[in-house]
Amino acid sequence: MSEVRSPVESDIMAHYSRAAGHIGLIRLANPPVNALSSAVRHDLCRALERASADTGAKAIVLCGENGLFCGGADILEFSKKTGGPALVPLINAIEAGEKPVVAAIEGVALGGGLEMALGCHYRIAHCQARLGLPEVMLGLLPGAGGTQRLPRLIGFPAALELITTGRHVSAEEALTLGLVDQVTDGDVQEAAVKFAQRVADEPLASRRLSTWKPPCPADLDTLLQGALGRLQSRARGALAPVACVHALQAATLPFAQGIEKEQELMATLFSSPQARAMQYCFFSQRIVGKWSLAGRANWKNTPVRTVHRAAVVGLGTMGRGITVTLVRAGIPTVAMEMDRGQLQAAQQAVTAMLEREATKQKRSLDSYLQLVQFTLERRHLQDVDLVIEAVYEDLALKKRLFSELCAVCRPDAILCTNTSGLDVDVIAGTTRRPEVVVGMHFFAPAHVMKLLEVVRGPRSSPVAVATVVHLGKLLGKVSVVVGNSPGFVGNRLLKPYMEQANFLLEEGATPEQVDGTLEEFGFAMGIFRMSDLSGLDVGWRVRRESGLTGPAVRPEESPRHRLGCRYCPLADLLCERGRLGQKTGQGWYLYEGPEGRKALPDPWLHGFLDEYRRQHALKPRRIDQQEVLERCLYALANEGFRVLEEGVAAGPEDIDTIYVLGYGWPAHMGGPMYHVATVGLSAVLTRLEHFHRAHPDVPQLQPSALLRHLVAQGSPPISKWRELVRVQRSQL
Ligand SMILES: CC/C=C\C/C=C/C(=O)SCCNC(=O)CCNC(=O)[C@H](O)C(C)(C)COP(=O)(O)OP(=O)(O)OC[C@H]1O[C@@H](n2cnc3c(N)ncnc32)[C@H](O)[C@@H]1OP(=O)(O)O
Repeated sequence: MSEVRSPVESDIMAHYSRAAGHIGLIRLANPPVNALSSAVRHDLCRALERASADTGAKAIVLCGENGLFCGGADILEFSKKTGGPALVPLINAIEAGEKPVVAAIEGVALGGGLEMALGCHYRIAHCQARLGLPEVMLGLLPGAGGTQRLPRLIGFPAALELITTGRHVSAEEALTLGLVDQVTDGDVQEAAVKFAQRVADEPLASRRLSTWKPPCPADLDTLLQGALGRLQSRARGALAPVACVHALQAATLPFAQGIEKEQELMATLFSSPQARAMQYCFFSQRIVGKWSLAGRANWKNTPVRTVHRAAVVGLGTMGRGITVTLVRAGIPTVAMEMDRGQLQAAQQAVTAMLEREATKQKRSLDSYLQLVQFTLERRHLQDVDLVIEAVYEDLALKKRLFSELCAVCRPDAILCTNTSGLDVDVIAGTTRRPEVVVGMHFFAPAHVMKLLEVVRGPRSSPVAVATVVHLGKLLGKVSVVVGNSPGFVGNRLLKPYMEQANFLLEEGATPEQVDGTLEEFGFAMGIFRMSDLSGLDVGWRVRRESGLTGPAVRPEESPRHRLGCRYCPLADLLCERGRLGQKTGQGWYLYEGPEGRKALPDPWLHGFLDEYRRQHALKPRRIDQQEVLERCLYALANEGFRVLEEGVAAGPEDIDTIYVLGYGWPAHMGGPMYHVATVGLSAVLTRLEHFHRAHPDVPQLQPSALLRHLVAQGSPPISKWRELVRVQRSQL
């Protein structure tokens, strides 16, 4: 493309130049994602003025530098007072201009970026581009006209789905939806310039979305009410999705009135604590990617090995999900089992999962199946770059397997274990190459959940860690590097949380009451419903192995105490009765038969709790919601401080990311560490002291040294904790 570029200063963030054929070209230049900062908006206004005044330009192409159109408003500026022209009038001005503007979209057009493209008269996308309005993920709504222009362009049902989920769509889907006018696999700017030349003399009036009559389907109210109901039960207490629906409802009004409503709703969200929490989550998920280890190695200076071929060993539920995740990312995968029957069952299940994936991605099933080799034979592991072990959670079995893997795999192959809490270093110790062993803790269902705990054993090499983190990114996961502590970070913090919930039952609460309170707080699922879903036998096995229950318990030990600390045997008693949760149709709740999903209050369980309390002379008392929340959540966060103190996690952002992405902590509440920071560390310390006085035999309620230290330091903001804990010992 020949281009006459006017001289520009290097710090200008929206350049104006002229492309061939009387086309003006505006390029956004604000790396890394061309976010619409106040400086960009300022320069964009100037560039638009130049373009409309340029008599040699009949039409304008708007594009971004560095292969990316625009990642939206500058999120970093949300917490600052900034000037510059506002986005809504700027987009209105683009739309109202006399010359056609064509958005040339490559990379991404997200949030304000897509809203700006909706203000343009035409949109052309590169076939690899992704488009979306993800503001809801930041506790906001598309407040630059997006809630008003999008339904006018693609209709209410599609706009509702895109805006309330924040989902990105591919260029192909965008074309089908009518969101873009053309998709190209060539140079998008060249295609846009040619397109602009073609439409330069076309009338513009019909291309201004704000002038389109709002589409008003007959069943709109039902559609919106249905969405509200679903959103309120899915993201309890979250304001943004509800505000998105209300803003969309206003798209039935004349455009100016709709925009007014959108701005009003946006203003409320913009200053809300929920938006701050969700933006904290956004940045936390980026901070955790910048890992560093106890030596000098870090995310920037450590080389990564390419994983050309991977293997999954053990094809139970987790192994199958991991296989699908690898194949979906285009990585040839050996899927290995030890037992022929298991292998056949796994092959069927994985094929069915890939079939669903192929339908969703509009790809052929074969394109996936040709990437996976199902086998019983160890020799097929000889040429893989990385193995993920996903066998039963049994240390002896894993140890045996790793010593075999070490013998059969290439010396440089990275050996990962998907253990959810066993000692990675003990497993590594069975190999001759402990440096290549890393924990790769996926969360169920592995092909859905975005979290990956990358466990660095004391002997894992930086290259092995870097390779696993990088692989996690390729798999679409957010990797959090954690130290090798029992239960790592996620499951370690779960223990005091569960214990408090169990103690509350002893003291008079019911599972429904505890879960109801947690769900009202925003958890997708209360702790008892979650335990029923995962299976009560998982924790039972761990407790038996660690001698907390079962034959190893000394006869003189009281049923409600272990090693001088309070212990609640309720979950063990349910397991002994075969009540293992959803899979057996009974657990903390009653289900409509085995595998039934709806948790119903169980009169038997209530009677069982009464009887248990009588037996142990426990006088039930009325427990209010605040106590449920404080005991469960502060005990969890208190363990979080211990994890930081011990250097098992690098910062509060790591813990919060793990809880939001892996344990259903509501993103609009930021995460456990963010929550206690918001409540106030001093208040949390006082409550923990109070609870510990009332329950001196519960060490988890004893405030951690780090919490005390932070309070003594005047409770610094959460953004400073990382620096403060870095000076302590790191296990990373
Ligand atoms: C006043 C409001 C008026 C109107 C409403 C409009 C609201 C909005 O537009 S809100 C913003 C909506 N946009 C988004 O939510 C997009 C967020 N970004 C992403 O999803 C991704 O970053 C990406 C897909 C754009 C790129 O992904 P990837 O290549 O994996 O890179 P990273 O995610 O690691 O990001 C790199 C780097 O860029 C920073 N960054 C990304 N987006 C923004 C942004 N919109 N504003 C400011 N900074 C952004 C990100 O934090 C990374 O920074 P570091 O390298 O320092 O970590």
